[in-house]
Amino acid sequence: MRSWSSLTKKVNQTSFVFLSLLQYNKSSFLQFSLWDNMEKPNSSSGLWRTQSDQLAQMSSDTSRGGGGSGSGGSGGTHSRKSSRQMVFASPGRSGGGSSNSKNTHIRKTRSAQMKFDLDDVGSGAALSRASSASLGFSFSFTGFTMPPDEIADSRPFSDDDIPEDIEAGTRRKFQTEPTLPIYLKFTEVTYKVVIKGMTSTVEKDILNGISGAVHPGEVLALMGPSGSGKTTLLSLLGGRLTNPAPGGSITYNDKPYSKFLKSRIGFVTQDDILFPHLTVKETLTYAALLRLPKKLTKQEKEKRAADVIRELGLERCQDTMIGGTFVRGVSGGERKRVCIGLEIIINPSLLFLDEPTSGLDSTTALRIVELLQDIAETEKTVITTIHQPSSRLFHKFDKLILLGKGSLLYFGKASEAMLYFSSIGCSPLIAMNPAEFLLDLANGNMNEVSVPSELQDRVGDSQSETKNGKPAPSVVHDYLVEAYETRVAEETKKQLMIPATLDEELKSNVESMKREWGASWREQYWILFKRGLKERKHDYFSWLRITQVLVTAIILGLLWWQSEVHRPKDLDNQGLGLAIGATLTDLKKATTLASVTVMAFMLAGGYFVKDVPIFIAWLRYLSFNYHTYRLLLKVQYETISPVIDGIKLDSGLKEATALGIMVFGYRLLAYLSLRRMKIH
Ligand SMILES: Nc1ncnc2c1ncn2[C@@H]1O[C@H](COP(=O)(O)OP(=O)(O)OP(=O)(O)O)[C@@H](O)[C@H]1O
Repeated sequence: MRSWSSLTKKVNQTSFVFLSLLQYNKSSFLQFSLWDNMEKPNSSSGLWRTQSDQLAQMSSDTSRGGGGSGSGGSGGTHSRKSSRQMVFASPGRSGGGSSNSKNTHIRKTRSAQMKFDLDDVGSGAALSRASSASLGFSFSFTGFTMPPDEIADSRPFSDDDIPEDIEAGTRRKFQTEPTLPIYLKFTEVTYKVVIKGMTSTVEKDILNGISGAVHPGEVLALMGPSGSGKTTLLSLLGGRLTNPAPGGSITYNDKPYSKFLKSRIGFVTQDDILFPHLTVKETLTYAALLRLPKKLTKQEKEKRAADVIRELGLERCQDTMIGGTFVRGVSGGERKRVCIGLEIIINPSLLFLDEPTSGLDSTTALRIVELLQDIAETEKTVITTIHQPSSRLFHKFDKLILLGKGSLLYFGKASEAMLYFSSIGCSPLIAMNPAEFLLDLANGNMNEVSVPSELQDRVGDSQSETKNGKPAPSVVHDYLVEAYETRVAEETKKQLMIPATLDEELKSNVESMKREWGASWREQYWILFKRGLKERKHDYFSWLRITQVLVTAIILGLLWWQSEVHRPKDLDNQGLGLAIGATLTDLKKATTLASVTVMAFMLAGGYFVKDVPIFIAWLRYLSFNYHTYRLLLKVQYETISPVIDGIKLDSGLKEATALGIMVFGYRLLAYLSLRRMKIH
């Protein structure tokens, strides 16, 4: 009997972990570390203008007086540009006015940026000039307002009525408070990874000397074939890829990346991470509550979420669930807009997007890019990767970087890319979408493309030639890289080396503004708890799940048979066992074995854990779970068990029943709380 008792005791301990796997899972808690990047409002102001802008201005004055945006041929883009002015203003002031000294709002017309002299295309000089002139949480947000007449004018859009919106020009205006304008410059950026094989170690070049720059108010597109390095470059510019360290230089207002910048960067990843059972409004509201500065009231934060919904034209679907694999939800375009909303809600200075249009039809994709334009117009610097844009969409970008096998094939105005490639002898032989043409080139595909004599000369043997007599892709790639290096790259680099004439305050704010935390630890826990309940209510309260829990509880209860659980010490042990089990469960659905291993590493001093905030959040969670389970077990043994003891049942069954009631009670309580809580 004794050995049976000790056996059941051991099994009990194992069952703690197993039981906890079944009943407690709050992986959302993990996100503490993701939401902790608030920063104080910036108090920057001032003058900001690059020398290269000045050079470009001179060039425009002395050449054909091509008047800013008028030089190019892409009407849509340029007319937008010419009308758009960049205003760098201090927070708390509207972007419209102008005044003197430090808080002066300096308007800089787009024409002050690079000018491109079409006559010089052939020489490459203009290209050089052109190329040369030209990415939690901090925010000086105090609320967003939209004049009533504008609200009336602007109809909400959905993926169904996009063309009408575009034709009617009823695009929303983003009326955000000014953020710190950030000029992003990168020169000679290289990135290598070491690939360790079974027998050898190989170094792989991912990026080879990429240079470029993007101003506030501009949208820079990163294009290139799959595997050309777009995401890598985007991650490097966004400060997300630091190991191994990249080569070259990446500066933000002429300052290197600092931790303070994290709060100024919005990063929309390729894979949407959204809670399927939350509505659009709930998703954005929780984000606002978690990420906006503490100084804002709950109402102000909710208003901000409502403003973002309106700005993104999501009113019609605001009460629709996001949806997922098994749940029908919002459309792809709306989903993408929600992702963008999650980032712009904090009013970032730099917005990075990884393929925001992938999987969308061309009209929806166009609407997304227009949205990016609108966002950029509020002095944000927008950088996006793009796969296969339509020609309409292509012309919406201000600047373009074309990558091929990690090398730079073009950097400059998107509208002038075709001119550049025709200047090096590569033109489409049939009417073609420029983006398609550029991607063909970057892939080394010369079908339907004129072959320059210099390239033709390199063709001779079967290695350098395709079956139809066109140059082989590798030969084309080398030619394009060389052409860019010899005709444009040097000048571009020289221009980029000229330090930008930025207001000192703008520079210093990039690396010194203190972070402001969005919500206190307790607030975060409460918000996440409510969000977790809301997201999981469908899961928690399904009859299948409740039956499953009750049956499992009865089976597990049998394992408690004759275990000495009434002693305080054993109660502590059970509480701790359940707590560790629940905490381990949250390791992103890792298997128990993997979880135990990771936990062991964590307990071994956090040495192997890179992200310390996650580690700390886990310890807090463990502590919370311990106290919760201890309380629940106490309730079970002190309140439920004595009642059941009066019933004539086998003791194992009693334990099981007690457990079942406890679990059911827990769920009922959660359900009632949900009904009572007004979660918006
Ligand atoms: N850590 C890494 N280790 C090994 N190879 C890597 C690593 N990171 C990137 N690469 C390789 O570098 C190349 C560029 O990757 P990247 O994801 O930047 O390309 P991409 O242009 O964004 O592609 P896609 O359009 O398909 O998303 C790919 O060949 C990829 O396999």
